[in-house]
Amino acid sequence: MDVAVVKQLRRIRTLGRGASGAVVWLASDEASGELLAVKSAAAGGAAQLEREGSVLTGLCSPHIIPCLGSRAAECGEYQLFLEFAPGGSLADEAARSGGCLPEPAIRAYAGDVARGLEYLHARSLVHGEVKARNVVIGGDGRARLTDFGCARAVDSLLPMGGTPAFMAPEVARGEEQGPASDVWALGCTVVEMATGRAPWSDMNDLLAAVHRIGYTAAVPEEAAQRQVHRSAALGSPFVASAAAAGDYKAAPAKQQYTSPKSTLQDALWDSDTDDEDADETPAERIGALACGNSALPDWDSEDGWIDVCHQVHRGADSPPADVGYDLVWPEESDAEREPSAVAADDSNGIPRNAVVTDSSIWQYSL
Ligand SMILES: Nc1ncnc2c1ncn2[C@@H]1O[C@H](COP(=O)(O)OP(=O)(O)OP(=O)(O)O)[C@@H](O)[C@H]1O
Repeated sequence: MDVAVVKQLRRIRTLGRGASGAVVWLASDEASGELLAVKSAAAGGAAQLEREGSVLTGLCSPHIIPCLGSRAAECGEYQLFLEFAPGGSLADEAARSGGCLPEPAIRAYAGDVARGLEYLHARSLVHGEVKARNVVIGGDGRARLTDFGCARAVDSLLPMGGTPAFMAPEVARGEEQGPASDVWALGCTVVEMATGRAPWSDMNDLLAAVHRIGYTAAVPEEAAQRQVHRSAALGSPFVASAAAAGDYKAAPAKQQYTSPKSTLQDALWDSDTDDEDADETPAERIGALACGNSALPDWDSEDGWIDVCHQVHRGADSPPADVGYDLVWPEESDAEREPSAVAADDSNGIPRNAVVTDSSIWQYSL
């Protein structure tokens, strides 16, 4: 019987890390050299990541990061396998450009995000956390939406969430989170690209900022100047010109690791976890809106440099099954992670035609 190892992935290093505990790794396929991003959550965040994967799996747009598969590991950990975006996030790109991006680049990236949102909204989905850190630049130089941890159906009864500084007024007030809220956040992202800072970063009290968003007519100054109109992103003068002009084409990013950097201000979020002593204050309710995964990653961590063994053994017979996209994660040298196979159509774990050994996965040809 033919036996074939489908893919052996080698973990290279950390690309990003969220407050929820999710970590995004760069990994390479040993055989082809193909690079992948692996978003991984421990047991506590596994359900949220699985939900994120189920949203992403149904999407297909050049402006949304493709999900290539997923797997649930024995220890309760969950992993999403994503197309690697070698340009990193828009926040990384702004940092590389000295803190902010030139206007042609902002127009082009905003146009890409607007098209991604248009695609989502046409499917009655809301991203829920548009910001520079959640938009990555693909190998073709175009921007793609990522991080669907706060994504929701338009009519969802799930709690609203997102990153406070990017919240639209109706989200800050806890009223609704719809397509217009994403467009507001796109405007905030334009501010971020233009200034290198999140909107409202002049305010050092998070809850005061969210109260200002929700209960005053204030708008981020740059967004107003750039006329990013929340009710019609692609129709707005600023973004429409990006869509039509073609005045900027980002250089295709090389298929290589790009060191992530932060230009955002951690201090803005310091009060996010502060306890409020009053039971039913607006501030408390506003504070509860923040998604658990909305804080900034720890870019300074030394984690992620892990050598991976790729010892393999031949397996025994196993019944065949229909399996789509399969990946194999070999056992790591630190023995922290169990090896297993990944199938896009079997998010619960090992494909039925796979054989697990102590150190690898073998899979029968179908
Ligand atoms: N496909 C990818 N290719 C390259 N880098 C990526 C990819 N996906 C994510 N990253 C990097 O990892 C970072 C974190 O990813 P993501 O936002 O999905 O994680 P998260 O845990 O939900 O973080 P948070 O919610 O705090 O933004 C991104 O800002 C980006 O720098």
